[in-house]
Amino acid sequence: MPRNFDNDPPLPFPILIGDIGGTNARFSILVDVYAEPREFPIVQTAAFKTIDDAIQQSVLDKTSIQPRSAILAIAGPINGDEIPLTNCHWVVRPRHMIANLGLEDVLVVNDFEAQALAIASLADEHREQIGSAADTLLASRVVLGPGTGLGVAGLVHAQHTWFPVPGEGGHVDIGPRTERDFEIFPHLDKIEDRVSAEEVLSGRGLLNIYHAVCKADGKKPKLKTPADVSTAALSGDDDLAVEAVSLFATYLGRVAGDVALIFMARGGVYLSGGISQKIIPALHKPEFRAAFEDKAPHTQLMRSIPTYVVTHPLAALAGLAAYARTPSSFGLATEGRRWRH
Ligand SMILES: Nc1ncnc2c1ncn2[C@@H]1O[C@H](COP(=O)(O)OP(=O)(O)OP(=O)(O)O)[C@@H](O)[C@H]1O
Repeated sequence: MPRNFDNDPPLPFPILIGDIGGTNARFSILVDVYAEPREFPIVQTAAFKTIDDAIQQSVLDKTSIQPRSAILAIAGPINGDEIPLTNCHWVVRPRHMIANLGLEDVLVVNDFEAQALAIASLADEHREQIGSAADTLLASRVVLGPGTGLGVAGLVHAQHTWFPVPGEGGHVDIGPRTERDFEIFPHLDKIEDRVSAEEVLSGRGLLNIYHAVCKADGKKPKLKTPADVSTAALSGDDDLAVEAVSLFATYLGRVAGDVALIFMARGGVYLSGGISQKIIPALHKPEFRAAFEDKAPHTQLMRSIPTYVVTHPLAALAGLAAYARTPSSFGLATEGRRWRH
């Protein structure tokens, strides 16, 4: 039987749900356990001085529903009563929110924990399969999201319960493997002399690979942004961009395979973040799955693990809503991250 591991009472409805990124913040309200979440237009974090202003003006002023509690996913570590966000000037102050926004109960979680909650129950229409491995097992899963950075989380399935495991998996090392890698890697930008996964598997990472390919071939880089590189690659207009995206897919497969091995993620690997959805045709080419499966002595195991791109436009919100509805299905740790009136 599912059980509530820390004996916390569920958050009281209506529940305000928020996914706060570096650039955008997305909010919805879950009125009760059965209703579909009521969504609000996405807001730019730069347009509001504080998160409380954003919630007041873009949510509370637009509805007669007064949320009693809130669950917020943020990019950054959650320590203490003042939580600064990574890549954004907002500071989350749950005690202020309780005092100023009429809330009784505020829970703050990590953004990739929310992605992990989401992949527990994504419908087929909200995921695109890469490769053909069958989705037959209710077993642990992992999510990797290349975007501004590289977020990674596990979703361990045990005791009929999903346990999200956020971590800093985006900062693992990645090394050269093929002959071409050995030509490219010396030209990659490094962080303190090492190539971390995020240095290649993020927006700036894609640009990093593109520049390294140009340098390795003695060519002058013409493309300026990660979107320029993926667009030129998908249209086939620029050979250097085509190779950069092909290497991106290879490195993503390599790291995704490593994370799958660590978590024994027989239940599947999910790709989220701003970039995966934009390069789906490149992920369907052989490189991604080939690198993913290339894990001797576990090639057979890797062939059996399904891989997906998350296509849900608001996956983190959906994950938080799933938790808010049935917290007992999830072993979400709330110690030090929940504030009550
Ligand atoms: N078409 C594209 N191809 C490749 N990279 C892209 C494309 N569009 C955006 N990017 C890159 O994706 C990154 C942004 O990713 P993402 O949207 O996941 O960011 P985020 O910080 O999580 O966003 P948010 O603040 O909205 O939560 C940036 O580095 C951007 O340059």
